Amino acid sequence: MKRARQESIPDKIHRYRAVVLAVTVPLFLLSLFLFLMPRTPTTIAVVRTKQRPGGYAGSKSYAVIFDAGSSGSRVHVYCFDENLNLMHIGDELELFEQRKPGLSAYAEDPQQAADSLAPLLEKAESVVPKELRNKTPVRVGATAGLRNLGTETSERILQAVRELLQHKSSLKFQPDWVTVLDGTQEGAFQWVTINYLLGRLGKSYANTVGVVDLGGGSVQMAYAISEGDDEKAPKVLNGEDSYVQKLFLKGTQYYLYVHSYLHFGLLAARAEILKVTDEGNNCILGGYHGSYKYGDKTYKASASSSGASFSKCKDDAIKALRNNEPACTHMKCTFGGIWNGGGGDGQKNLFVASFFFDRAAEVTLLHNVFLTTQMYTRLVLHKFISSSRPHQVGFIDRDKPMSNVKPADFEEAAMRACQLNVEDAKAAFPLVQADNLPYLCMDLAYQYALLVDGFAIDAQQDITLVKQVPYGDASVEAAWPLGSAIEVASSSSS
Ligand SMILES: O=c1[nH]cnc2c1ncn2[C@@H]1O[C@H](COP(=O)(O)OP(=O)(O)O)[C@@H](O)[C@H]1O
Ligand SMILES: [Ca+2]
Repeated sequence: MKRARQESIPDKIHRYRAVVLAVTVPLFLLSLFLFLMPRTPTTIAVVRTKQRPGGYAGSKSYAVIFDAGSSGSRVHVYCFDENLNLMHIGDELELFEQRKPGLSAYAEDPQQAADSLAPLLEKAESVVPKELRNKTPVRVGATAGLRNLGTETSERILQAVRELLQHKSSLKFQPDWVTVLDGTQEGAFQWVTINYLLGRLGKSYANTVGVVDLGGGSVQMAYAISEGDDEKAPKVLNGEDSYVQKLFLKGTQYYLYVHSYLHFGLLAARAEILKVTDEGNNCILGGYHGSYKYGDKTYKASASSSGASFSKCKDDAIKALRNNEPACTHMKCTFGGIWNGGGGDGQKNLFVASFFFDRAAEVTLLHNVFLTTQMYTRLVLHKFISSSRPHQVGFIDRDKPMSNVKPADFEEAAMRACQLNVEDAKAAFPLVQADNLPYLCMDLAYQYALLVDGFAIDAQQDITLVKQVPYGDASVEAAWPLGSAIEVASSSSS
């Protein structure tokens, strides 16, 4: 039997070049025209809005929320339609700006603290239409940084911020809108943000997702539980945050388990780990001898002569978590004597944010962009290159705002980072900031220990690392301020 000669693709293209040209040239011209056409953002339908009969008349409301975090200050501006769907601000669905350091870095100078927010305020105001500015509320929520400073110092800073908003802003403002958020509010807002963006609000608690938010100073866990489980919640003493919040959202009553662990954010936990170890720390990368400053304290941070060791560092992290003390007086605890909420369907899918995402992204590199041959060889040697994602080193998809991972990925990354001395780590991880490098083994080992030994999440369970959540035709930051804005917008529209 005679076989027809296989024609190669270039040959085919050559033979049919007239047809190819006839099809592609008009297509190219059409796309060029569409690309150059001016965009009119307000006409882009917000995907989740159901068009009402008679069409959408459209009234917009804006909210400006400052997140005064322990490691930086950020401002978010959102615009809602009357159904509480997000509308465009330019091409995006929010304005987001940030700067470092956070307010708590100016403990001695409240005025300077307030002034650090001025450029963010100016930017935020500029995107709110002039005629809506005096109807647009501005709120400031401070988190772990100010919680740590104590009431007197943090109150002085908040007062300076109130004066800034009173005198230098045209937005709607009340003094009690500038506060230190309690950890429970922060965790609940984060849960609302993620579930709102995923379109889960209004569904049964079992169809919502749980959230973990690892900040610099504190870490929050929040997930919805059943009404029956709410009744099992341990009673808390006066002055303590209760474990379960009742939230009524989109016609549904939720019982939200929330706990915020102060001192267990990533940067605070470094201090906790350094406190439980003596000379020669097991977590500091080889060759580094320095000190670590957190709050107003300085800790010795010096590598042991044999460098870091993942297994010893993990043990130190577990010690810092104080797994067994104070004693667990409830049915089941996470760590530090805190009730674990009982688990259940609302915790099946976990969206894990902030420093979990950041560190994972920093240890992930695209080969072709960053690696010299020498670095590539070194990384192959240390088995950094995974066969499941051959185009990159590390365990997330850097070009996506969300990635499915397992806690074990943090263990694997930690094991590799811990083997390196500071110099090698600098070459291997150009995305890690110089002042974070000595702590890379510690951070990754702590993140693993927190998930697996602290929260008792199976090392092989799928979890979602999240920076932003796709919503409509854009992505929105996975951070608590949206939850706060939703509360503001829904109370002003009712
Ligand atoms: O809008 C955001 N989108 C994504 N990540 C954020 C956002 N705001 C803060 N983060 C993350 O939170 C972490 C910093 O925590 P933060 O300074 O808020 O500490 P705190 O919550 O303990 O006060 C960083 O990993 C930072 O990337
Ligand atoms: Ca935060």
